[in-house]
Amino acid sequence: MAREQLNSASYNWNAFPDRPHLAAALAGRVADRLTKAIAERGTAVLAVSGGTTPGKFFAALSVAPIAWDKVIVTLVDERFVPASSPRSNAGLVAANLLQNAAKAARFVPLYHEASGIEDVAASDDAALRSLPWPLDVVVLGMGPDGHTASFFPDADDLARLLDPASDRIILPVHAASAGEPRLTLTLARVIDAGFIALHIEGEDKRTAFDGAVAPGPRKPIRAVLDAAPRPVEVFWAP
Ligand SMILES: O=C(O)[C@H](O)[C@@H](O)[C@H](O)[C@H](O)COP(=O)(O)O
Repeated sequence: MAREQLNSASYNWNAFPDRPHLAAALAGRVADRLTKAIAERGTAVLAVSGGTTPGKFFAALSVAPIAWDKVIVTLVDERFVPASSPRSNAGLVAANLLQNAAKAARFVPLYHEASGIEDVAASDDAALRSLPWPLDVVVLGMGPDGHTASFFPDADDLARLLDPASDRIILPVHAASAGEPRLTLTLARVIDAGFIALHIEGEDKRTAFDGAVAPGPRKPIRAVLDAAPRPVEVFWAP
């Protein structure tokens, strides 16, 4: 049930007693949406976030009995590091999601060896245009500062990242709080998705989310909630 109606958009708060229950429920919802997309257009595109939260969800989704050979998996964002780096989201997805049944999926990474992140962002932007848009499923995380994807509050060009009218798919991100430079989907491509989930765990993240949706300075996650044309499904467990 909707916990609160926000501006023109809303979110649905789905609270679970523990993280394994959340992982199973989120994996089930995502698998259902992917199966629906495959039935409608013969393929499904899933974009996932990295970080420390999604491990259990990835493991639960990896065994879902769906037509994984018709699923394209890509990333909401990526640290500008090779897949061999412990910081790599591509490495995290390879080790935790693209296993078991999900091994049959096609993976589209964002990081590539190149002279600079701007060149990689431009080549990703061109390459990803060949995917079937809009995305079917996007799974977001959120930091304690209210960032999501790589929309960091201190990003050099945050307004460009958050422009709901942007025609860009991928942009580079430079933000002191991000650690290394990032590559990210733009907000415009995130909110186009057929199903948007926000996966957060722990009391700190719940407090951060409540703070982000309360009146006051707008945090990046609030920009997504406000711009999304359909409710964002928030999945939370203590
Ligand atoms: O590359 C990343 O780190 C993510 O895409 C990022 O947006 C993440 O979802 C949040 O920072 C939460 O990260 P944790 O799950 O580690 O708290």
